[in-house]
Amino acid sequence: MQAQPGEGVLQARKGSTLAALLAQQAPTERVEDLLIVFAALQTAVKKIAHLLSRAGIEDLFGEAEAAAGSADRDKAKKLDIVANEVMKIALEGTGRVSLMASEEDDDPVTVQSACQRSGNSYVAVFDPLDGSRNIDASIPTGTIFGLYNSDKCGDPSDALQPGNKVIAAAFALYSSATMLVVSWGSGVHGFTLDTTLGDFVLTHPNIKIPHRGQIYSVNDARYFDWPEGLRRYIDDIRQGKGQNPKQYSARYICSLVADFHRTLLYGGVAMNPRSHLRLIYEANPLGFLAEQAGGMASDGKRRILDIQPEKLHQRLPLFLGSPDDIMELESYGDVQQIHNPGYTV
Ligand SMILES: O=P(O)(O)OC[C@H]1O[C@](O)(COP(=O)(O)O)[C@@H](O)[C@@H]1O
Repeated sequence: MQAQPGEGVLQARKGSTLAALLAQQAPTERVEDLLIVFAALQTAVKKIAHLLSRAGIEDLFGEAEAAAGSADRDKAKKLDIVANEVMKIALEGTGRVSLMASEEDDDPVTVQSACQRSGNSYVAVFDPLDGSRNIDASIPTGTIFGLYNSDKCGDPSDALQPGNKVIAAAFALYSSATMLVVSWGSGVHGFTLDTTLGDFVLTHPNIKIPHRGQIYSVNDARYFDWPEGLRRYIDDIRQGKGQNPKQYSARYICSLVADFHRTLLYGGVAMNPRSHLRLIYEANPLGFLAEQAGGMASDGKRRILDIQPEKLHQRLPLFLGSPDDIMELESYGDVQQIHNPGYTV
């Protein structure tokens, strides 16, 4: 019988370090590699958390000087650029990551040195700073990270793997506490940065999303641009006329990581129905984590992890959450917002 996510995690004791849990749970053939990659990720997250906490003091708020943006990418903030460098320096230094695909780079970056050594190499995909429009108001932001085996060491097409090939994923949440929520295929575990120790300690072992929640998370100023099915769904759950006879509450931080983290813990559904969020480095890592926690990730019609990416910065509608809520939402049929005028706020 195949192991289920979260099985074999009896040793996941609160207070453990990330390295200790990873060493117990990760597949033997890649435990050493994962230890090195996750050590680098932890260092990068600590640096980004530190930079965020000093952004107002160090003049790191606002847009980057040459913030060009493109049809595929939004205009970058100063901290988007800095966080991207922090991530790339950390991952390059592992010697294990041969390809890095980031929201902040037009193309994937090849690391030749990782291809020259013998042994496994990996593709890292990441959004270094998600929710960056919130930075200047000190509202929670996050980092999203996914890891794949590399089949074609350093070849940019290696970044176009479907989410069902993810071998590990994580997000960092920069909020009242800095958290790192991870999965290497043995369930989902949440670590909190203990600033007195400078280390991430296990505070949320084996996170399971509730089967159903009572919270929906969406930018509902867009209500009049939504399709009929999505309007009906939201109208129903607001009034307690959905499958759950309770009235739902709304929460929307407008930081995908923060909205997803709350949904993991409390249940319900976090969504962006327009084609805005990115498949490769946002939807796939979070979709992997959602499923590892017993939840679902959908574009409104299909399982996110089964979508074959066609280009690096591909966007899509995204619905993440409790299985009963996502299945109910999908049953309304017409939930993807096709009309997307490109909102400036
Ligand atoms: O404008 P919308 O449709 O509410 O989208 C907001 C979403 O965009 C994001 O800010 C992602 O965009 P960035 O990756 O460019 O920061 C999410 O964090 C948030 O959930």
